[in-house]
Amino acid sequence: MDLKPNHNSPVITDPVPVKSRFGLPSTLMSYPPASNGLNSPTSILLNNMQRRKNVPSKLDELCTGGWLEAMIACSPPRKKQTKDSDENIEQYHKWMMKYPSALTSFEQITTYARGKRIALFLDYDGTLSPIVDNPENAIMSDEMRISVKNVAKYFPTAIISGRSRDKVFEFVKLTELYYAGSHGMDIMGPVRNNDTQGSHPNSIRTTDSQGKEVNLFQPASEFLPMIDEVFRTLVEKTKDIKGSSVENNKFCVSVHYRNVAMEDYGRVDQCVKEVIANYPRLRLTSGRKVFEVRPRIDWNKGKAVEFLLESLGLSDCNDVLPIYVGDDRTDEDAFKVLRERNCGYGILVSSVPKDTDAFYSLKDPSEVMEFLKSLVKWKENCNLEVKKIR
Ligand SMILES: O=P(O)(O)OC[C@H]1O[C@H](O[C@H]2O[C@H](CO)[C@@H](O)[C@H](O)[C@H]2O)[C@H](O)[C@@H](O)[C@@H]1O
Repeated sequence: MDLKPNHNSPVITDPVPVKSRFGLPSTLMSYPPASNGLNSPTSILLNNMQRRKNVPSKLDELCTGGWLEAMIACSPPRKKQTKDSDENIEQYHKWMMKYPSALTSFEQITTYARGKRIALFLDYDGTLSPIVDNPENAIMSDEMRISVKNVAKYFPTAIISGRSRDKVFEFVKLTELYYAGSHGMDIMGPVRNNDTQGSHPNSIRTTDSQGKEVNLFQPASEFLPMIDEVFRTLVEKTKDIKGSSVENNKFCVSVHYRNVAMEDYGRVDQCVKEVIANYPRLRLTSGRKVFEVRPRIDWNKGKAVEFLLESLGLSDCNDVLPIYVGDDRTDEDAFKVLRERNCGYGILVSSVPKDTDAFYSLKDPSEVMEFLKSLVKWKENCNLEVKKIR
């Protein structure tokens, strides 16, 4: 199901603030004042922000211009990695002091969550499934699926992915979740009785595969033909670069170089730049050994989190604790939104030090699974306590 391109779409040019362009409720854009609580998201964040300045970020380099250099720097030769491993471990432990494990800080998190509803936002690749060479093989384990299913019984849960919404649903296969594909540019969320979003040009009410009424929000619908064209051009242009692959994520295109020899990185870089030069309405971002070509609109995973919180009736920070778990640069938009709202926790999945706006960290998808299981256990204990009191 797609929205028809809307040529009067308000989401094409960047300068106009999203609030006025979308006509979304003002709560979407308002940020509550900072709390004075010692363990509040803000106090932890302020500490983190002061400390994080020391952590160099290869990904930041990508954004400031040195694309090719950063591609190479992100791929150190194996020999060097081994030699540096003790040093790397030490650096990681130092970094962990700034971004503590969400597992060892679990009590702190749940103390803050008491009396609030947790809303869970989960990235897919590198968070629910381990990073693998072939994107088609990024399968989620059954144990992880059961963990996500269980957590969704207690907390509203959404998957927010760079993949197309259909693709990520194919991997996750859980109908009880909400899904936002294409970095949040394709959201299938709930319909609220009193909402006006269903009548927005970028949003329609429809039914999902189960026949349930849902709200489909596609702020970049008019870019579909352009994205298709760019996808085909990139496939053609990169066809001779061994190991490269191009993935159509519906409202964005991924150009993968994970399996490309380092000496060919420059060719990938050049192809992508040449193609995108013809499309001023598209922009380039980067992920884990991937370039992402996307519409130049003011929309990202952070906006998608706000949109979903609003749609779910969960935008009141006094009652709700959003938790976002992700591993990639595009997840930083969501971490940032939680920081700016002074509401909720970002959890970065990483086994190496990274510059981040998250509060906590988890090493890899297996720790993510452990965290989800802990949330379920905690909630069940809370429910038992409530029963005993009654
Ligand atoms: O937002 P996400 O769900 O994390 O999606 C981001 C990109 O993830 C996928 O690529 C990454 O994972 C692949 C499989 O492990 C890996 O081969 C690749 O190197 C990673 O960049 C996906 O294929 C992309 O389309 C997404 O944009």
